[in-house]
Amino acid sequence: MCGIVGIVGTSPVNQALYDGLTVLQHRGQDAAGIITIDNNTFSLRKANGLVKDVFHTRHMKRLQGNIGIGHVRYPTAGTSSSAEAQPFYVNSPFGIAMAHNGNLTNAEQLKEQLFTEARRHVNTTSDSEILLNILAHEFSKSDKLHLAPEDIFAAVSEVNSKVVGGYATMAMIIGHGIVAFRDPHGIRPLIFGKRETEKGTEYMFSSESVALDTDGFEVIRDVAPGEAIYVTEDGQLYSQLCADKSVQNPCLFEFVYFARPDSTIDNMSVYATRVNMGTKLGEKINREWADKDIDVVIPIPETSCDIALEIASVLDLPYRQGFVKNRYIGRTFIMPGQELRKKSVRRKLNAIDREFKGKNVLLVDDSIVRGTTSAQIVEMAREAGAKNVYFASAAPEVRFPNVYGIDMPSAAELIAHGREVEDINASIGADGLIYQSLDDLVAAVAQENPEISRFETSVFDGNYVTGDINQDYLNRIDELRNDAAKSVREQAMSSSLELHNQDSDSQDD
Ligand SMILES: O=P(O)(O)OC[C@H]1O[C@H](OP(=O)(O)OP(=O)(O)O)[C@H](O)[C@@H]1O
Ligand SMILES: NC(=O)CC[C@H](N)C(=O)O
Ligand SMILES: [Mg+2]
Repeated sequence: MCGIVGIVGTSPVNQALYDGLTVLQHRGQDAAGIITIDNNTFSLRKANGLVKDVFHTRHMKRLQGNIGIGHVRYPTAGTSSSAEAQPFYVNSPFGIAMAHNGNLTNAEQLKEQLFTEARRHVNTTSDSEILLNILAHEFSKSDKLHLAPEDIFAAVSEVNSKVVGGYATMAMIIGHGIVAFRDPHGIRPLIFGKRETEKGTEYMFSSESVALDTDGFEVIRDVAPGEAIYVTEDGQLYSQLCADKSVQNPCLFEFVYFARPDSTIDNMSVYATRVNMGTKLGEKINREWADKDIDVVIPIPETSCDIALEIASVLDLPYRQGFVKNRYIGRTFIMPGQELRKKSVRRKLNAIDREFKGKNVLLVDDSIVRGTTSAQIVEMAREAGAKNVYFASAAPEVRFPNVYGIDMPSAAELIAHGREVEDINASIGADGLIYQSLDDLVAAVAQENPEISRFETSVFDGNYVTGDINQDYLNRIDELRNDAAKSVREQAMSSSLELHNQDSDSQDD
């Protein structure tokens, strides 16, 4: 689930892009990049690592210009090689750079078409490089030296008619500006805002509103599904719906886990949806677990804290932060590879014994995906002296792969795949396990925006909103991207040279 930002400003944008990326870091910890335009020339810095490690003062000084885009990456296609860090760039037509959050489901066909129809070569295994080339090919169909807003929108419409999957993206075009667009189902989030300056209005796009807040931009609204917003280099804003059919099916998992609680997505406060999740789950616990003598509610930091606090209030029980989170360890779920994820849980969380000793504890998490966290946490609670360890998950059983930008390609790696609650409970070693129902989860989120009639819920129910996913497809991505296949590919990649700024680090350092 990557994070993207873009600014068309009236003064240098490097610092604001950097600050925006730091508050989107929770969406991608593997790589970061910023590209700006100054004097009709791109300046790019991208590398593997966290924002604070990728950009040093010398890089920031070189990222000059009043317009730029940035990206933090959590890979869902290709590899985690720094050659696949974003933004991507093509030199024709005009010079275009792109930052993309999401995942295309017809990337293979598009890559083939790019070669046969446009003689375009895609050098990496990233779907985002394909998306950029599809857009570039559409732009190149016009023989104009400068594209008008209607030409830009016509190209985005063509892209939307060819590309399938989840994408919230922005393209920055030399001599033009930034065009931001969102897939016709609005699966991935994208919002924009403005800031008034003495020299005129500045515009900013972001995956989440938190980056607009941090940079002092006032939210205008979310980009609508299938809509494109084009802001020219001199700050003129144009918008148009670029899809024949568009519906709003935002990803439910953004609210459960991905987004920050202080963001709003499609007019829904993420925090409010999490509190609602706590209310619903608390009520279910009251209904179904009257026999369990719970002493205390303990969250599994960090994402579940708001949910657990509300559960404690519904159950009228004390809420205690029994686990301390090491603030220097990132999110474990979006780390690459199961070994690293597993090791990181204990590095990240440590129990305070006195909150557990002799007590019946209710541990609350937002979700159980591979079961990496829950199995170890139950063990830690027991080691800390808990009498009985009960476990509640604010999301229902995660049973199906995700194909729209969450790296869960393999059903077999999901702890709930093909299993019922009792069985899952046994494998995490708890004395009782309760899941939120899907209806309750949907209601908890929809309560904040009743206009949304359907969410993207595939990881829970196997229904994929784009309608192009069948078992053959799922088998293929499983084969390509399961943990074992990924580690073989990563090793192969590490022995090959990259095309972009290979070794630039060692020269600069
Ligand atoms: O069942 P699993 O495969 O372990 O995945 C689910 C866990 O991973 C996430 O936490 P993470 O550490 O990524 O981030 P957080 O600090 O925001 O909770 C999520 O909040 C769950 O705790
Ligand atoms: N998480 C994402 O949005 C990933 C974007 C893109 N598919 C990549 O792998 O780089
Ligand atoms: Mg967590």
